[in-house]
Amino acid sequence: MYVRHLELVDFRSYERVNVDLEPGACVLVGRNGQGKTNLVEALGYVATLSSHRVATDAPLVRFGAQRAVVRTAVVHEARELLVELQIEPGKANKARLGRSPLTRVRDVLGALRMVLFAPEDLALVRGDPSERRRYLDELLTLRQPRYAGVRADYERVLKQRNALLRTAYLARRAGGARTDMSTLDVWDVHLARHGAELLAGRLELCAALAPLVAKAYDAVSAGRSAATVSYSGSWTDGGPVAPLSVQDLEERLGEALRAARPSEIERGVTLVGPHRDDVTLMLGEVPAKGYASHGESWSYALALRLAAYDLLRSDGIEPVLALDDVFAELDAGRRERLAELVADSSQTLVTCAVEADVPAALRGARYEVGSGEVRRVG
Ligand SMILES: Nc1ncnc2c1ncn2[C@@H]1O[C@H](COP(=O)(O)OP(=O)(O)OP(=O)(O)O)[C@@H](O)[C@H]1O
Repeated sequence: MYVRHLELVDFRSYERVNVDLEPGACVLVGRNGQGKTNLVEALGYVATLSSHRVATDAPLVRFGAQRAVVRTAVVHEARELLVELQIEPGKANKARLGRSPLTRVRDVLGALRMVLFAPEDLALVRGDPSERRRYLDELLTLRQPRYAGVRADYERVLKQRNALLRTAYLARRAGGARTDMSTLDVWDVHLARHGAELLAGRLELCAALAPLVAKAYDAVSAGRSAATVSYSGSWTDGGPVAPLSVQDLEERLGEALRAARPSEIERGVTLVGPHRDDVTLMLGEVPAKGYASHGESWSYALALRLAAYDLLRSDGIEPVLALDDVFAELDAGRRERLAELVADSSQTLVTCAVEADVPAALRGARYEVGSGEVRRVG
């Protein structure tokens, strides 16, 4: 798969820009703040329906404009698919695939499979559990778009369950009448059902990723400590969760909710479930978070992205790879090893301020980014 064309209208710093891209390596060079990341961010948004830099859509729309449009032509097995997204903060986004407008924007997921590695990925190792959950869920949805629906169902039930717990908590604090909690049982059933489905997907994914992360870490760090990845449940006190059937997971989650109920009523929030889980990243005998050096954390974050890339590849559809501003952060050895690992990719988009930082194996088509324009220069 590769992106043949990208058009942005009022996206970030761009009023309008059109870029023809090539299969293989494409290097986007430009001084700081010229809009290189904005280009790969737009493609990442098409792939995941979220930005790797911001949690809300407002910053994606050019100052003073009302909506942004991202149009892209994606080639897969000699067929070209046009994907269009309209981002309008405060309103529902709109999407088109080919000529057809989509009723549900999330049906665009899967049209572009892309793995983006960026400086923000250090948070995968050093940041909150939410960063690692997001990593898993985005990959899960890229591989199996139906999980976007599973997540949406889970989040809807969680929101409603939390609202009930919160109302009871506030009423109790205000010394008011006791809130009727009988509907909590119903929410528990739904939460356990959707939660178990999401969990099963995440556990399967984690098991598939673990050897690939170990292999990628070994390759980029040249055989220092081993990287081990495991899924930690919010109801197992952070302990690993064994892969179980959806039915068994539903039972476990139901039991955990029953056990946590007194504390949940006390605190007014749902304390167990996939929304509180984590992925434990170990380096040798110690957790990477809090112990790994800056360089090791970088290698770990890179290994997580490379493992995602490998896994998508093994599904039979070559994803697009984007390396945003990462070579400046890596030492010479890691640069070369990374280039070797991805040299045969169907398309790698590399952004950089200094072209000399990019290993020769990844210097393909060359583009200059500056003054709101992107020009092919080699
Ligand atoms: N919503 C927006 N409207 C207008 N301009 C924006 C908006 N969001 C970001 N920008 C501008 O986009 C530019 C940043 O673009 P980008 O992050 O792509 O730079 P870059 O070329 O990757 O830089 P660096 O090499 O420093 O990472 C900044 O000048 C910023 O002010």
